[in-house]
Amino acid sequence: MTTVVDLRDVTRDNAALRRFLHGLPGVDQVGAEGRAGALATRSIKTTAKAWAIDTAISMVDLTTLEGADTPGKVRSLCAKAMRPDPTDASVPAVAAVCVYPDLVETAVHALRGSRVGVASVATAFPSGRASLETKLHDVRDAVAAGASEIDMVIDRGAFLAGRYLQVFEEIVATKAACGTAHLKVILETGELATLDNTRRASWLALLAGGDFIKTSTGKVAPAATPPVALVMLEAVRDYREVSGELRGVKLAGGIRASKEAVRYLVMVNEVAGDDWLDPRLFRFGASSLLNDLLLQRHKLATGSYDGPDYVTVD
Ligand SMILES: O=C[C@H](O)COP(=O)(O)O
Repeated sequence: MTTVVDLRDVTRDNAALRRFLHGLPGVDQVGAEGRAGALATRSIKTTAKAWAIDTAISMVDLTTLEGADTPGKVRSLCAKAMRPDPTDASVPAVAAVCVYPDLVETAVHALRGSRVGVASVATAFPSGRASLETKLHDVRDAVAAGASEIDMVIDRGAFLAGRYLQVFEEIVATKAACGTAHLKVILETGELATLDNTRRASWLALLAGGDFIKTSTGKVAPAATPPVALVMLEAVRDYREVSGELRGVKLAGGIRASKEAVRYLVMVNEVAGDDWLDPRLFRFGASSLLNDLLLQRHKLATGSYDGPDYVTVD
């Protein structure tokens, strides 16, 4: 996509925004699935695999988003985030821990002195069904407790009804409420029905100032899928082309195996480019992926799997 557009102009009202979003090139569903499938068959050398596993570890937002979460569970998650393998100091720390707003303070305290960020879901996660005031209050609470990253959800009802300006303005307001915290905008692609909508929602979130676009809450299936990842990576690549700005992508929900993570890194490199092979621009939101990355890392180093208690079970 090479068209140069005045990005301020396209957000002046709902009609202009609609014209812009519906004027984006349509996604060829079969083509996207084919390209994603072809990228998944790439093989990589053992040395590249070792690098990819460590890079993937450094990109994990280690997540717990359960009603039953406790401060104790979050503290042990934070210990694991800083030192994923207590027996091996060469394993990198993860990028961030991701929790509900009421557990941000616990995480901030547990991670003090480390470089691991604290991400908080907010804006009436996961449904986003609340007034804007309630959503912004949620964000301000999390930021006041010390969150360095906010993972908001878009109003999918408004988006699907074509009220794009409303979604845009909510993201703008949320970004303002974040202050210096980074904003990840969850599109919940499993509810957007088509890849065309994923492309439109990606652009909408980027135009509104989201630092990252994120696939899913992890509460809706399907969550992150290769075709969705492809479309979102194309969006940040193309957005850079027209704006000169680098924005990130976070794939979240259902990513559990190292093999999947490594395939996604190949896709990141091929589609967006190697600037995105960096935790500042690419993340995996996952509750159990880290365990498999540790298992595969150990296998690669020793040639064998350890016993079942090699990785901790959360
Ligand atoms: O944002 C992260 C997701 O909620 C985690 O989903 P997961 O439990 O399927 O890994």
